[in-house]
Amino acid sequence: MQLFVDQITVIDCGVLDRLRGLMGVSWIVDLSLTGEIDTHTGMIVDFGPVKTLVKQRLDALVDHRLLVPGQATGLGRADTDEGLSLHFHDDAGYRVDYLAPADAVCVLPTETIEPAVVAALLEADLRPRLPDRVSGLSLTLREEIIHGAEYQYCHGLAAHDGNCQRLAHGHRCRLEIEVDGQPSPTHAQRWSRQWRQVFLGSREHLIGDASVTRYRFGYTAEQGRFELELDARRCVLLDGPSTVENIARHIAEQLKREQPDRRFRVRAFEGVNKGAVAES
Ligand SMILES: Nc1nc2c(c(=O)[nH]1)N=C([C@H](O)[C@H](O)COP(=O)(O)OP(=O)(O)OP(=O)(O)O)CN2
Repeated sequence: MQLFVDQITVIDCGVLDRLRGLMGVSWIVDLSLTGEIDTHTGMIVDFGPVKTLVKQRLDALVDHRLLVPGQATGLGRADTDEGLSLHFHDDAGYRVDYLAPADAVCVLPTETIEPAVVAALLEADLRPRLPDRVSGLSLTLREEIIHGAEYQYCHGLAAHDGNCQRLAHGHRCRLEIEVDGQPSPTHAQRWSRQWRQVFLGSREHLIGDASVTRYRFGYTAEQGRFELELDARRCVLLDGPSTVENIARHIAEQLKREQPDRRFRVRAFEGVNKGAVAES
């Protein structure tokens, strides 16, 4: 007999990817369990505690972390007094440098980070924690199907009191834009192309002598010191924290500057099924 829980949670994290460098992803997680029915309760296991356990472990192990391919040739890493220091060269020649508390990173013993590899890691962690009645467990990590425009980014919210303060976590999101009350896929697709895979940094977190070609962002948050340096062409600078409210507002204001006579409504998502609306 099988039990399933579709979309038990969403993993929002950063990934160091050979082809795309620093990448933000949102993976929807589906759970499937096998086991025998208990004749007394009529259940294999109660959904409630299983959902709590799975979400807790996924949050602890991978959610809002930067997932790092530990066997990638382009990777260098060192433990320092301030945390884990990473250097990553992707195949296009771009370099990312990241300093963060060890808990903000998850290094996997692989050359690339694939959803199936992450699922296998999580399954191995969860199996011994489940009641004996459960004989099998499987997780599927999948991307949301987005028919229209989407954008993908990494960021960190220094003032967030949870794991969103981690500077290199990310999301993959829908984007909807209306112009004068009508959906405009053309406008949305333009932003989608511009923000295919970007780092959204707050101007106030730029540190050091930022050259024109590389930006370095840094702050000390509740969990420790975070610093990220990457190619300026892969960054967008925002005024204020890179919350989804400010992202929607940034897009709406930029559109208004370009076409002052038109009315815009921007519906920006942060990961799956949540976001903000800004009008200009
Ligand atoms: N009003 C806002 N609240 C939060 C924002 C935001 O932009 N505006 N952003 C964040 C973080 O960036 C975070 O990455 C959001 O991820 P989320 O999965 O929602 O956070 P949780 O893990 O706490 O939620 P779960 O339901 O447990 O997945 C936070 N808040």
